[in-house]
Amino acid sequence: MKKDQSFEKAKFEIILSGRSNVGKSSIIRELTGKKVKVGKRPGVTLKPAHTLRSDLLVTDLPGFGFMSGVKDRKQDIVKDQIVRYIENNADRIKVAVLVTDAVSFVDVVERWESRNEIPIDIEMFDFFNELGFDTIIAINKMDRIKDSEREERLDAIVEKLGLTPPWNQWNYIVAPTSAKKGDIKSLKGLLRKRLHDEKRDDLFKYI
Ligand SMILES: Nc1nc2c(ncn2[C@@H]2O[C@H](COP(=O)(O)OP(=O)(O)OP(=O)(O)O)[C@@H](O)[C@H]2O)c(=O)[nH]1
Repeated sequence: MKKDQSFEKAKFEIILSGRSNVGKSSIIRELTGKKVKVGKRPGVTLKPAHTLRSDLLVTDLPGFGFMSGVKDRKQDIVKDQIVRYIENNADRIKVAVLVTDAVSFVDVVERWESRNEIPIDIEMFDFFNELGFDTIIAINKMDRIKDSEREERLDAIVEKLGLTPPWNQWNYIVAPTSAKKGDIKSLKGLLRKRLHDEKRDDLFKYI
C-alpha cells in the first residue's frame, strides 16, 4: 500500500480520532503547543492535520459522525478517508487516541443502539484493537461534569466501550481530560509511558 509521502521522517505516530467537535484539535494544541484551528465548522476538513516534532508525528483525523443535517454520504466519505489513512500508515502508528465527549457519549451510543446499529465510536475502537494499536480513550470535556457525577459518568462510558467498570481499573488506557481548562495531564502521562516503553524518552519534550 502507498505510504503518506510527506512524512517519511516520522517514526512514531500518535493519531487522534473521534466524533466531530469532541475536542481533538484542542487536545493537540494542549499536547504540542501548536496553534490549530479550534471550533471550526464540523465536517469541513476531510484531510488529516499533522504536527511533526523531530520524528514524532501527531495526527488529527477528520471528525466523524456529524450532527443532523449533514448528508450520510459525506459521513461515509469521512469514514473511508480515516480507515484508508490508518491502513496506509499502520506500521508507524504506535498509539491511537479515541477522543470521546464526556457529556454526550452515552446518549449518542444509546441512540445508535436503539436503531440496532453499531455506534461509530465503538466500531473505531474495535478497528484500532483489531489492528493491534495501543489504544487510549480520552474522555474530554470533563469540566462539564459535576464532581458528584464524575465516577458514575466515567463508569458508564467505559462500560459502553465493553470495559467492565469501575473505570479506574482501566486507568492505563483511559484518561479523563479537559482540554479547554488545559488539563490533559492524565493523557500526557499515558502517552509518555508509551514513549518510554519504546525507549523514546527523548520525545518527552515535544508533548
Ligand atoms: N467545555 C469544554 N469544551 C471543550 C473542551 N475541549 C474542546 N472544547 C470545545 O469544543 C469545541 C470543539 O473543539 P475542537 O477542538 O475544535 O474539536 P474537534 O474534535 O477537533 O472538532 P472537529 O474538527 O469538528 O473534528 C470548541 O468550541 C472547543 O472550545 C473541553 O475540555 N471542555
